[in-house]
Amino acid sequence: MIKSETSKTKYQRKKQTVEPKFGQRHVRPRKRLLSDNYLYCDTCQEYNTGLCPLGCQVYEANRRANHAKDTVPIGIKISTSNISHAGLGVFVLKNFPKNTFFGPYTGDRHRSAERANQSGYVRLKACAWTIEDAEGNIYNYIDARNPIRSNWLRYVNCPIRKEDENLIAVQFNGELYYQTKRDVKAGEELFVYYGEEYARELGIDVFQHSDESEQRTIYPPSISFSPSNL
Ligand SMILES: C[S@@+](CC[C@H](N)C(=O)[O-])C[C@H]1O[C@@H](n2cnc3c(N)ncnc32)[C@H](O)[C@@H]1O
Repeated sequence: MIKSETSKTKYQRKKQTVEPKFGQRHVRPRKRLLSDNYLYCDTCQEYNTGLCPLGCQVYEANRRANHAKDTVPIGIKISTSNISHAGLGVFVLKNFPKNTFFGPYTGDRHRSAERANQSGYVRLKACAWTIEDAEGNIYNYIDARNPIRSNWLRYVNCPIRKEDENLIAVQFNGELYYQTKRDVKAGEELFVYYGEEYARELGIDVFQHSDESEQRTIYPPSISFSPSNL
């Protein structure tokens, strides 16, 4: 899950230098902001310094618990994935509307790739996400290998079909959240795309991901899983 230099360069090129003022109305941009202090509401087409004040977005907090499996919010369970050989996955027991935010994704925070690598994350093929600064430099790796120091989001798998993708990863205020990109119906498994490199590693056909979701990921857009390049 740690981002490759190539993808970073690609997205750095796309960045925009304008930062919206609170409450300022924007057409959804194709380019990026230089800040992760804002969340975009695609209903109002507006940036806010938190959830949309008009109630278009919902937040489902992690439950406090001593093990990742027990941190699921009400209406969510961890069970064997629908994808064979993928291990555990996350299922919803009730409907969740589009624009529900889950998280933040927790784990051990490492400042360097070397340190993240030492943690054994790569060897175990578990998942970490990168957190970036405004220049697109990675300043943290969130390593969810240890289930005592991480939470249920570590069990979300990567979709094998585009239509199954129902979450996107969004960085906000230095934390990572999973946001529903559409209404999710009771019984569905949750899936977030890990990024091209990791998807290839898992042997998943890389589908055309995300014009839409990248635009809805405020900044940085290109957080991706890539355990192999640490
Ligand atoms: C973030 S963890 C997801 C939780 C994991 N399924 C578990 O039981 O702990 C990522 C790992 O799940 C598995 N996985 C996720 N998506 C997969 C997929 N589409 N196909 C096969 N394995 C997958 C891989 O082993 C991957 O390294």
